[in-house]
Amino acid sequence: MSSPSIVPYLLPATPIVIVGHVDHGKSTFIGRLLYDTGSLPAEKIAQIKASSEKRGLKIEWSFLLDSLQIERDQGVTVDSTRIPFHLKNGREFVIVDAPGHRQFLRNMITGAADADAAILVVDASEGAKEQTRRHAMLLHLMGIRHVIVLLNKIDLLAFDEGKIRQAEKDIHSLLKRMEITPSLFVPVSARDGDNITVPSPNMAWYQGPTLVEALEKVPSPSSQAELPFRFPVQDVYRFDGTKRIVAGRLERGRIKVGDEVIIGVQGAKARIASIESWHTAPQISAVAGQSIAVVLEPDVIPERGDFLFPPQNPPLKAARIKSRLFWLRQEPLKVGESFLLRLATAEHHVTVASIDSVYDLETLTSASSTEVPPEGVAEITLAASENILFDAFSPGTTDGRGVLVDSFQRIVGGAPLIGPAELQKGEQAIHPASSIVSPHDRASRNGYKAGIFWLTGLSGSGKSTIARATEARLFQEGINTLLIDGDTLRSGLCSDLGFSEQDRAENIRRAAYVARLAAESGLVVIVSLISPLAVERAKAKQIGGEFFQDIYISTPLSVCEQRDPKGLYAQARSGKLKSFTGIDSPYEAPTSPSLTLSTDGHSAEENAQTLTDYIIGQILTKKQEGVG
Ligand SMILES: Nc1ncnc2c1ncn2[C@@H]1O[C@H](COP(=O)(O)OS(=O)(=O)O)[C@@H](OP(=O)(O)O)[C@H]1O
Ligand SMILES: Nc1ncnc2c1ncn2[C@@H]1O[C@H](COP(=O)(O)OP(=O)(O)O)[C@@H](O)[C@H]1O
Repeated sequence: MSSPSIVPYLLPATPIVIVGHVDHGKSTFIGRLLYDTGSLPAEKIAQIKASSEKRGLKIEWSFLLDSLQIERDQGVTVDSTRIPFHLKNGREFVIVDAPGHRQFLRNMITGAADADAAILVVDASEGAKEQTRRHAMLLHLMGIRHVIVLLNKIDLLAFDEGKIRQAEKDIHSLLKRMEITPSLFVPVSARDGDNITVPSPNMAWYQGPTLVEALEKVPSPSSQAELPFRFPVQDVYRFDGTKRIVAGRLERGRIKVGDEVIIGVQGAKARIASIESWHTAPQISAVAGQSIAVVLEPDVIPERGDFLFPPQNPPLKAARIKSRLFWLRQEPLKVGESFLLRLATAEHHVTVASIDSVYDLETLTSASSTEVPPEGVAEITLAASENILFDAFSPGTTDGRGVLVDSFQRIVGGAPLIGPAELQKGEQAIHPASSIVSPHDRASRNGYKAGIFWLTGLSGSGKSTIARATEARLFQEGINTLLIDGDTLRSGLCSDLGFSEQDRAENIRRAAYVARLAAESGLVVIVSLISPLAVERAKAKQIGGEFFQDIYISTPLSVCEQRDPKGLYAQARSGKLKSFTGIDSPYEAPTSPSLTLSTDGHSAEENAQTLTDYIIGQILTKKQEGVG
């Protein structure tokens, strides 16, 4: 009988990111490298030679990437952004090509690149350009530790030592500002092959490594097998009607039968009773990278998203987490927005508690800001309603590789987790728990999208009359609504407030938050508040976010005063009522509202019908656009 053996750990290929400013020779370099390392099939080489000749060119290596792209478009190759090659010594690499800024971010975020090494291609005759800086900064922010600078096109500098050394010095000082210390500089001519696999015959003065020798020095991916084990639970099955099987991929380390494990945040203890396999005999051990199924003893019940780890090496545990953010959404990110944080097999509800700093990829500086711009990079603090188990992000591993997902299941950003966030002095420990039911779920079931329709206008302009009549019509259409009226609000939630500028601002703020909560629970909210100042309405709009629309009830002051339904204008004119809007307190009409309703010359019924039609158009149009 053969004794059970320890499963060997096979080192994966080393992923290496290749970036560079447009026209600095990245594609030519990749083609040349694959050719010189013997990684191209003969027919591919013939194809490139033929298309080069056809255009009267010597040999144009950049055609290789074009042809891979075409094959990818046709579904022939799997992915032109991941190209395998190997060195003569057998060492394997995977090139992660990052054609543009957005693709670069996507590749890094979605885990296509679990790289810890990069080649930065710079045209030695041009020096660093805009994308050189941006890419270098992104490499730094991703934490990539091993950067080789490829000084390309040295033939254009006539292989001159002085000029090449100067180019190297310039790049060095640029990278130093980003705290990047390049591992090596290699001067090459990618087109002609100088210093790619063989030393250049044109520069006797150069004693440094060729590019291939530089690649040999790139550290192998850290051995995940030697780290404490991490086993995120993917699924739990019942087997034989009795045994419960916990399945998943062992992300790091080794486990063996008999090992003690801790399960999830609650910390229940168990032992590995067996390691099952579907097609082979049960194993006694498993190693990082394997998909396995284990039986626990006692039969505790973990859930998908739980995490198994050794008692002596637990992961970090925090409900507030500092994270770097690579933001992909086309709209800016603001504090208070909620997302799902996807982390291995787990999903946690998180809210952006603060935006701590935003990087400027042009000036290579960071500054505090209230929002993260589209495709920006920032440091943020995420707050969850429960503790999250995680390991701090480390490039080249799956540790801490968080991804933010919005309520429509779209990936909106990569969020490598840095560590627990300390509460700042004076900061409140708030961990908002957003609903599990998404706006999308509600819209699908209701058949319409929620919204906030904010009516602003002078006292007596007709806000309440129109709002009430509109609500009645929407109700008839089967639409659930909430009416928030100034007078009503002021008799309860806001009974502590008067009509000073400060009190009105507070009144509007409260109304906006109540409206937001109601809209988030799927209601169509009609707010009727004088809300006289543009600045306060802008704040309400920010609180209401995508739900918010402002509707101007336009009635001349003289008409309102003539109507004077509550006799308030008369009292204001006689001086009995102070700070009355339009008399001795300002009203700023909105300059570009979503809709204006003119009441002078239109009946209240007509206005209510116009508003009803508008609202229905908005909430149903949005549905047809793919919300519902
Ligand atoms: N000084 C003064 N100025 C304006 N309005 C006054 C004032 N005193 C009492 N009222 C009554 O309060 C209603 C307006 O409250 P709002 O909450 O809509 O006002 S605000 O948005 O906070 O400015 C307003 O209701 P509407 O007439 O429906 O607008 C009045 O009934
Ligand atoms: N087209 C109209 N739209 C709304 N109200 C109108 C219109 N024409 C006349 N009115 C009258 O104007 C008054 C408006 O009062 P109200 O709705 O309480 O205004 P607000 O809430 O803006 O203070 C009511 O008496 C209403 O009957």
